[in-house]
Amino acid sequence: MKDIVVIKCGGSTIAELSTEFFKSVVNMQQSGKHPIIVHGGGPAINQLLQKLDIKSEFVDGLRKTTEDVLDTAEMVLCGKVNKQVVTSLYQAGGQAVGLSGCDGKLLEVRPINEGMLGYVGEPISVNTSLLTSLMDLQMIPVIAPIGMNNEGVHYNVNADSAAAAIAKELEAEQLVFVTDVDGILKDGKCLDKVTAEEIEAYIADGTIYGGMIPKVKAALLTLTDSLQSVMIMNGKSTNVGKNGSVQGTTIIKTKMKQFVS
Ligand SMILES: Nc1ncnc2c1ncn2[C@@H]1O[C@H](COP(=O)(O)OP(=O)(O)O)[C@@H](O)[C@H]1O
Ligand SMILES: CC(=O)N[C@@H](CCC(=O)OP(=O)(O)O)C(=O)O
Repeated sequence: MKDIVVIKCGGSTIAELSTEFFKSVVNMQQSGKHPIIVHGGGPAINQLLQKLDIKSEFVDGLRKTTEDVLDTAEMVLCGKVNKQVVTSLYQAGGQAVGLSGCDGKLLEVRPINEGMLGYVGEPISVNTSLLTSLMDLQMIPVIAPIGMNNEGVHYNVNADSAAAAIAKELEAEQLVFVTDVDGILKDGKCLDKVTAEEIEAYIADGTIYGGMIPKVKAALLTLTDSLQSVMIMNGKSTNVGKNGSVQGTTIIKTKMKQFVS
């Protein structure tokens, strides 16, 4: 849908997001757009896992999730981080509703590879009417990336893939990944634009690794006719959603051909 802007706030930056950042989301809504926030919380999950002495490891940016890890992730994402984001939007003058992917069957998921990753799910459907109803009420949906299968089993979902699925199903106008780096870096420089082909090469040669992998993979899955580019930007920037003035990396399907008349 035109005017929907899905903003994924990474756990890497969420504790440092400024009041101005949240005000820019509220201003975006007041100017007639419909922002939706999907948040992560990897570092906060790590902290509690450490306190509880529960081990976890990552495979290509995805956390192997045992039952204990799932319980911890759900407590942190749905209990703590989600309500912090709702509160920050309230303090910035907005009205927000916090949900996880289990509420109203917002995110139906299936396991990616139960043997290798345990309770890690990938989205297969999104309850878009729940989100549009909230937006019609001028509420900003704030979504924690825990999903459920059709039998009610909960799964840990990478927040980048949750944001991408939501943007795709809603045919959003923009998808923005807010993280702790300026964009995709190569040899220390932030790339202005990258194509799908370049991304494949950068993953293969190790330029893109770790937590950037789920982000770029999610971005590529989302690129459609309605959503022609995906932005990766730094949470230190305070002007999310203002086209043209935001610094970061734009991911596009393929480089525009130059036509000569
Ligand atoms: N080419 C790259 N450019 C920038 N960051 C990269 C790149 N490859 C890997 N990364 C890593 O990806 C991280 C961002 O992903 P992640 O830590 O999962 O953040 P978030 O919590 O915001 O999703 C960066 O901090 C950086 O360490
Ligand atoms: C399956 C999986 O990896 N889930 C993530 C969910 C949180 C997340 O994605 O947080 P970031 O945005 O900070 O990366 C995790 O457990 O860390």
